[in-house]
Amino acid sequence: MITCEGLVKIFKTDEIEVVALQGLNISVEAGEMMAIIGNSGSGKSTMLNILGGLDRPSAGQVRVGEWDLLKITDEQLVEYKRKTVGFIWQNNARNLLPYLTALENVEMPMMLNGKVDRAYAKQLLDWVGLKERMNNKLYQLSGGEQQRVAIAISLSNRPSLLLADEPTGSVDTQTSDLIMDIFRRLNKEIGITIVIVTHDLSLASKVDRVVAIRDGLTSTEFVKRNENLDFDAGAGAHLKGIRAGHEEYVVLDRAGRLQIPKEYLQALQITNKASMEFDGKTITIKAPKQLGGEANESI
Ligand SMILES: Nc1ncnc2c1ncn2[C@@H]1O[C@H](COP(=O)(O)OP(=O)(O)OP(=O)(O)O)[C@@H](O)[C@H]1O
Repeated sequence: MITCEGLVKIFKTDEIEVVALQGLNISVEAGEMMAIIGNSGSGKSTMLNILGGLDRPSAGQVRVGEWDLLKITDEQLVEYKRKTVGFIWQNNARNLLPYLTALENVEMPMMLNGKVDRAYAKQLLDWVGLKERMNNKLYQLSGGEQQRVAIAISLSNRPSLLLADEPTGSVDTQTSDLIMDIFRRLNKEIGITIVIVTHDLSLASKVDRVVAIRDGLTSTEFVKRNENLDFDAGAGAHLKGIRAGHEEYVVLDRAGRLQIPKEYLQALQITNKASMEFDGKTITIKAPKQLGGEANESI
């Protein structure tokens, strides 16, 4: 469904150039529900905005289904956004219309596209658990309920890909769980591909695969080991939480390049060079041999 190869995004302002994505590689299968994690500034939102057609890539390859997002024309981009992707942000509620009902809010994008399907709008509100509240005005709903209306809206044009940027960022844990359960249900029932960007590691247990981004590059991938395993990484928990339930892999690009975590490099005082050995089974990366002495620590 999604293939990014060597994806680069450079933001240029008068004084500075920021390389937000430095050649990112990522692929997502159709029907997958996965998360992208990374620290603030690692390039998560930039990537999602490119996939959502809200921003243009600078270089590299990025394909979503039949679309090549590097070559797509402005007109095609409008069609892509309308037909292929649904987008959810952290604070969607502010884009909703408070004096319309939940149902009218879901029907609004359908109306803009020239075809209102009331039965489907109702079905969507049922899927997000708001069947009983569909005739309430938006302002009569709680923040979490409004976020669920936003999920229904994002699906109103039957997209095949749902992109969610910190969808649980401003709700409590219970609502966060509910939203993740809704995503899972939608993923199973309508087969929609879901990509969630988050820095909340506790969401990792709810998805099939987690890809970690570091400094605009894909660094590590975690694939769920056991479908039924659930854990709560909790506030402040580190990758240890994900490791408990997922198999961890380092990601290589086509040319065989990999990103070594900064902390490993620092621990061995490796800066711009390392020595690498292969004994037929294991690849060992070591600090470069010092003149007159031998480094004996390895990664
Ligand atoms: N429009 C822009 N102009 C200039 N620089 C930008 C722009 N958008 C993002 N950046 C820069 O690109 C880098 C990646 O930003 P991005 O928002 O993708 O990170 P993120 O991982 O989503 O972070 P957060 O979790 O804080 O949202 C950052 O250094 C950011 O300052």
